[in-house]
Amino acid sequence: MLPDLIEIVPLKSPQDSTVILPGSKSITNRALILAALARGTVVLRGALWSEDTQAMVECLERLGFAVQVSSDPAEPANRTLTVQGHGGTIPNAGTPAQPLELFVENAGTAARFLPPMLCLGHGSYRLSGIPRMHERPQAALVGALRQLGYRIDTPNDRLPAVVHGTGPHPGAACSVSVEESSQFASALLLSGGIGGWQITVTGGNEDELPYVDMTRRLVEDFPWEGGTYDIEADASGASYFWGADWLLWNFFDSCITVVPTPTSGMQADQKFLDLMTQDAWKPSYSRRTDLADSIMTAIVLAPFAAQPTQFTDLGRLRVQECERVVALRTELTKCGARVEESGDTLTVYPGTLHGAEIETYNDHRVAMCFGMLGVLVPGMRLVKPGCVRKTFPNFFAKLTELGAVIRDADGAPLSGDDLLA
Ligand SMILES: O=C(O)C1=C[C@@H](OP(=O)(O)O)[C@@H](O)[C@H](O)C1
Ligand SMILES: C=C(OP(=O)(O)O)C(=O)O
Repeated sequence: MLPDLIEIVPLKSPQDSTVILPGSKSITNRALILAALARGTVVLRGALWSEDTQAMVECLERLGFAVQVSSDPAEPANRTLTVQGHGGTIPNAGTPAQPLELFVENAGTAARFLPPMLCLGHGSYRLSGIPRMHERPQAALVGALRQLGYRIDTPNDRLPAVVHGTGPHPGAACSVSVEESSQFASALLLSGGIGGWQITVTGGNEDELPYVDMTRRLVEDFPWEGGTYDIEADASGASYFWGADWLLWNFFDSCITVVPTPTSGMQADQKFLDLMTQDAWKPSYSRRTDLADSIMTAIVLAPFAAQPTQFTDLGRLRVQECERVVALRTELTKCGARVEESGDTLTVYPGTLHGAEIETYNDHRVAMCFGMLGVLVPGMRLVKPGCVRKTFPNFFAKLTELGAVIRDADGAPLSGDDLLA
């Protein structure tokens, strides 16, 4: 287990290395919902095994779906998951007086993808998560499910919420806004085929909805009658190693190879790799149209760019694992960067960084962004780095494979299980 404070000691000399990526969180949690709804047994290969996906598996098990978990020899943070689909029915349910309890931790995908699926059941289900998940938006999803004719009890349109399932409502229609999160639309689309729902997505142009396109593609390609589905490696997780390669290459001429390379085009963060090729850095990136979660990786790399960089449309980042815009500005500034916040835009200026004690705000991506900088910037210390368990439990073990050393508060180097979240 990772201790509550670690320091990353940068690489001393150039070293070529290969990093194996775990599976995509977004694809794994979509595939788990679809597998449960499928009409046969579905084997998910290369599925991510992290807090977010374990939360989803535990919810499915409580709902009565059998999920067999076996190790994946290719990657310790992956599993092969064999799910017994029930053809659109939900085996277990509670009553209005005693709903079946489901706990989603801080997994946005579980908190959003499960409610429409629970509407397909017959009975009552209470969804809750950690306190931050109870602050994160759910209103547009709750509103859409009510339009479809389902009863959802929540005093403030957030979690905890009780969903009362009454089975498919063929022909029912709803419109859902993706303003606060695109996961609302994905959630409805995953269960909408079985529910018989007509779904209209509002609040985003076609080129602004890569995660909704991902959902549509999975629904289309999924083995609904049973079979095998391979989960692609995580492009958002890859960004930290593509970024480390860019940082180190500028100084050392060393090379990090990241495998397997996500190439399906399903993950918007696949595009992050293009930024990392020589002279490709642009003066401006939008969270809506350019990058997804990897925009955070780009923000912390921006002090190393040749010119100031603007990061726009960051509004949604304020309601995710933490208030990410403020977190990134605060922690980057601590490291000596010049960062300006104006509306939902951050402007980051070129400059030299130094190490600092970084708050991670229980946000895996804050921990991974500054962990990545630690391969080059001396003195980078991270408070509570274990939050990487949300999507990348062996992230720091992989960082040591690049040649970085991770030390505890007493300066002792960590190895083996001590590097795992
Ligand atoms: O659909 C998904 O799998 C995701 C959608 C994005 O969230 P928003 O749509 O809330 O921006 C992203 O940040 C999250 O990590 C995963
Ligand atoms: C926003 C994220 O997660 P989620 O919304 O799935 O909890 C993320 O992984 O950066």
